[in-house]
Amino acid sequence: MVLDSLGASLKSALQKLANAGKVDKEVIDEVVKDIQRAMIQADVNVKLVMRLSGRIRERALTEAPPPGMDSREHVLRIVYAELVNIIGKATPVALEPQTIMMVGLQGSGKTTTTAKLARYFARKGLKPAVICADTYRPGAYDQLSQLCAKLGVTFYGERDNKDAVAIVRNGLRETAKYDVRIVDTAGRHALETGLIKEMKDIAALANFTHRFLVLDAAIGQQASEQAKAFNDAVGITGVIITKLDGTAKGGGALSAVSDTNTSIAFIGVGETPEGLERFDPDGFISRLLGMGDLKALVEKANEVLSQKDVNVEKMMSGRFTLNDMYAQLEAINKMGPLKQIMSMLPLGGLGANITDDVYKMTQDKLLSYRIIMDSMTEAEKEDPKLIGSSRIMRIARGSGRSPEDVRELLKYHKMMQKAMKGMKGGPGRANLKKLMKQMNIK
Ligand SMILES: Nc1nc2c(ncn2[C@@H]2O[C@H](COP(=O)(O)OP(=O)(O)OP(=O)(O)O)[C@@H](O)[C@H]2O)c(=O)[nH]1
Repeated sequence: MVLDSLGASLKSALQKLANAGKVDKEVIDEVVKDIQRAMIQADVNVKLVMRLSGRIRERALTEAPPPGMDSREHVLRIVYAELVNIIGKATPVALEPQTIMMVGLQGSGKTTTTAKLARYFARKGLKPAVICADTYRPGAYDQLSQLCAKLGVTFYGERDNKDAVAIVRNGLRETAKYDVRIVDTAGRHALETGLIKEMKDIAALANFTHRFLVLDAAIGQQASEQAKAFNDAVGITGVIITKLDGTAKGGGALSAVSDTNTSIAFIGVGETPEGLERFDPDGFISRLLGMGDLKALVEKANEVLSQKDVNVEKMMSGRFTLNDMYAQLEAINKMGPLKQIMSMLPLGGLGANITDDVYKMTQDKLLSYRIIMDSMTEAEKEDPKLIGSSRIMRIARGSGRSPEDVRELLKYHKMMQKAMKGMKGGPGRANLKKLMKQMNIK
């Protein structure tokens, strides 16, 4: 993933700075060269790399550190500030009624992102509706209507109508009462004139607050050309870069944003509906440099914790009951894959060695666990060690599940408990404490 590999090479460049006996011209030149290499490997446009590294070098050599800051910190801050500067400010997205048009190439992740975006606004308390104007790709209608159904988002589409412009006109009328209306247009190759005309006609139907271009992070150097074509056709107000979790080459898309003078509104960091984040240049670069994006994590955690009482302190104390496990699984389920959350933590993470399997938990499994737990006594849930084979048989009978299902739940609990113990006293405990404080977890 771009954050991993670009981040790792940038970190190793900065490590040189940290290890150097003194920060002189030679060290700065070496660090700047490493940064250039790292960015070019991540597919960042060469011109952009040169501009960036030129600025870093010049400032590092000519500006004196402010009082109280040593020259190492000073150079690190310059690198940080220039990286933030080059990706620019995030596209402002107001939390108020608006219309949004989504455009992008086929397979860029447009349809998935449309649903994610609807979820984003719904979570912020606005009422979203989605309009499917993709009459081009067979299956687009079903894909989007199913995604919306899963999220409980209103969907408008006309399965057998091939006239995308008419569908959007009808759709906007039918959804007039909704706060945020998002139109998903057909994916296209930038040079297909028919589809470009359709996109322009749709754009002319309403005064869209946003016309978001969805760009696949893996697209590489062609990104700029495509972004320009879309910008010329409908005037892009912001870019959403998808699949940043799955590529080492996000630099092409980042360069396109800089080349077309637009900005990034959101980033896609996973396939699930939760895998969308508001773009935050500071947070993004902090994460890249291994400083951890606490802001994104805190925002995400707050969303979940406001609904669910997860007692982290109790869990960390080693008292990890079945009830705790259930509450935690439900919360994690809401937060999205744990891996994604871990990647937001400061360098070093929590010091826990948690495999993906431990957290791969489906809604069905949760329900099944709930049913099994309903047949346990409170004492058993608080202290699962009490549950021997005869109790397993009783619980299985009571819940209508097999004894294997009950054993699986108990095994799972043991695994989780072990993972929790791994966290306890690990190198990241102080980090976690700090995090909990920030997140208001008592
Ligand atoms: N890993 C990852 N996958 C993503 C992300 N966003 C979208 N995808 C996946 O990318 C694939 C293509 O996404 P779609 O939404 O179907 O693509 P599309 O751009 O709507 O396609 P057209 O309708 O043909 O234009 C799907 O398998 C998505 O699950 C992301 O942020 N991360």
